[in-house]
Amino acid sequence: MVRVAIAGASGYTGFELIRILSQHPQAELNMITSRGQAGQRLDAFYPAFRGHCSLTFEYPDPDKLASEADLVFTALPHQAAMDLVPELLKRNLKVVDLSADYRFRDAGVYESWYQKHKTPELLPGAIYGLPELYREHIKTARLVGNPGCYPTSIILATAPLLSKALIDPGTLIADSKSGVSGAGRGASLGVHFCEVNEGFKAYKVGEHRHTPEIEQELSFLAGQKINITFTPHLVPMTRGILSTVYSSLQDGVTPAMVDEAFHSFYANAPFVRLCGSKAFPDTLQVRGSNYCDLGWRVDERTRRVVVVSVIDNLTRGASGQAVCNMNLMSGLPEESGLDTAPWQP
Ligand SMILES: NC(=O)C1=CN([C@@H]2O[C@H](COP(=O)(O)OP(=O)(O)OC[C@H]3O[C@@H](n4cnc5c(N)ncnc54)[C@H](OP(=O)(O)O)[C@@H]3O)[C@@H](O)[C@H]2O)C=CC1
Ligand SMILES: CC(=O)N[C@@H](CCC(=O)OP(=O)(O)O)C(=O)O
Repeated sequence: MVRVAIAGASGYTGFELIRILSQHPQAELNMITSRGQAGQRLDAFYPAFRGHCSLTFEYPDPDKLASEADLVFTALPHQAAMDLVPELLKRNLKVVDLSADYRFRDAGVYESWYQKHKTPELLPGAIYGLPELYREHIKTARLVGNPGCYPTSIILATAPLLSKALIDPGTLIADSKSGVSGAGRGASLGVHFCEVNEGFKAYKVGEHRHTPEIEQELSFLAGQKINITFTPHLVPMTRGILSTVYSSLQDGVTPAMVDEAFHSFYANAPFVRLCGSKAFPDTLQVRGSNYCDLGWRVDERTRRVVVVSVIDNLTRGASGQAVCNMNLMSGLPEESGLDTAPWQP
């Protein structure tokens, strides 16, 4: 059994971690933290857990976390994570951090989009937690920077095309739509029911902080610096992300070559399901699961390939992927605790 704890368990990704871990056959969830809810029983705060988890929220004390767990999920906002993560590593704990604080190889890039990094010396040892790209590195990692939700959907849609050099990397455009839970549980005007219901809007156009994260990984795959046009949208649904990714094909690339690239790249990826070149996935078909479903089409008229990628932002885009990383870091099967069918409808 892997002994685990969650710091920041009262938020949405914390809830999703508890949901998955309380049914995981090889994980023992021993401690959950929240500053605001310390002393409160989980099943009083989230009645959904009645009969499933009898833990009480505690204050995020690193010594207590070290006595209760071998691995800690930090489901905290950016900046708060980099205060706690170094304390956990000093106490010999493994960490899967759900914030952006340990996703970047270059502290300068992080600092130009977020804020000053307090522990840049930890970045070279942190592994970007996308199993389809870094499975072997994750297995020996002590610190994993769990990917952002939009980057997960976009990188998985693009990786086969870039790794086989089938597209012109300068032509990438990603148009993404997210459910409102992507903004977390903290109330703000932008996610107020009346501001979101029955509407559909683009936001942070040309300036979303997931842009450099996507570019970091796509540049690594392509072996050259890539810039992408990324436009996020907010849609009035609770969970899910759908990304449509466009790029121009290199001369001579055929639809069969595109099909082959997807099938060979994901031949051993249990959480990527290929819908093929004529079927396009829906966010409902991955809801509550760790799957990323992909559909694509070559448009011969424009010589572009269009890829549609869907994930559940709270599961594959955050907590499911984090548990997958825990499995790999702990020598467990990648699918352990995650091999459940989605919830559709
Ligand atoms: N929502 C999503 O779809 C995704 C979220 N993420 C990332 O995961 C992390 C958690 O997100 P989410 O669960 O949505 O966020 P929430 O706002 O829903 O929850 C945040 C949690 O962190 C705790 N917290 C807040 N501020 C601090 C602080 N300064 N120090 C310590 N604890 C703090 C909160 O409890 P308390 O204040 O009581 O301590 C709460 O438990 C974030 O970094 C987010 O960017 C990544 C991918 C997708
Ligand atoms: C709908 C919505 O607001 N989504 C969030 C997604 C960010 C997120 O949760 O990811 P990080 O961990 O990288 O911050 C946003 O656009 O900021």
